[in-house]
Amino acid sequence: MTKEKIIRDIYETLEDRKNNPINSYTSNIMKDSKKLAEDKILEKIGEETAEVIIASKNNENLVHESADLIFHTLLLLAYKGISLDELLDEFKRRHEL
Ligand SMILES: N=c1c2ncn([C@@H]3O[C@H](COP(=O)(O)OP(=O)(O)OP(=O)(O)O)[C@@H](O)[C@H]3O)c2ncn1[C@@H]1O[C@H](COP(=O)(O)O)[C@@H](O)[C@H]1O
Repeated sequence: MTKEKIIRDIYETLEDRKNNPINSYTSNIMKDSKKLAEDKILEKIGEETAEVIIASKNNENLVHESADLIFHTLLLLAYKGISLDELLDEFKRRHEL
């Protein structure tokens, strides 16, 4: 797995965990009732955001905490049925301005 492909591969795994649930962290969150699943993911994003702020201020674990935040943001997008291309297109559009 090349580094360039890793986000797409993780995203495909998240979409698969949603569509073909197994007993795993991401499947179990997304299997909850619609409202609860979204709330749980949003709660994680809130926690991870706070952890990124603390990590940055303390100059400690910033990469680890950033990965957690980005991962849970990707989980939210996958859960909401948004394709990775939609996100990448948004970044591309801004970069080309
Ligand atoms: N990248 C991740 C990933 N990052 C974090 N987590 C999980 O998110 C959960 C909550 O994270 P926390 O930060 O709260 O964990 P914590 O250890 O309490 O807190 P920290 O102090 O470590 O920040 C933990 O159970 C982590 O294992 C992840 N779980 C899954 N993935 C990816 O998602 C794919 C599907 O995962 P599964 O559903 O487990 O198959 C995997 O193949 C991975 O690529």
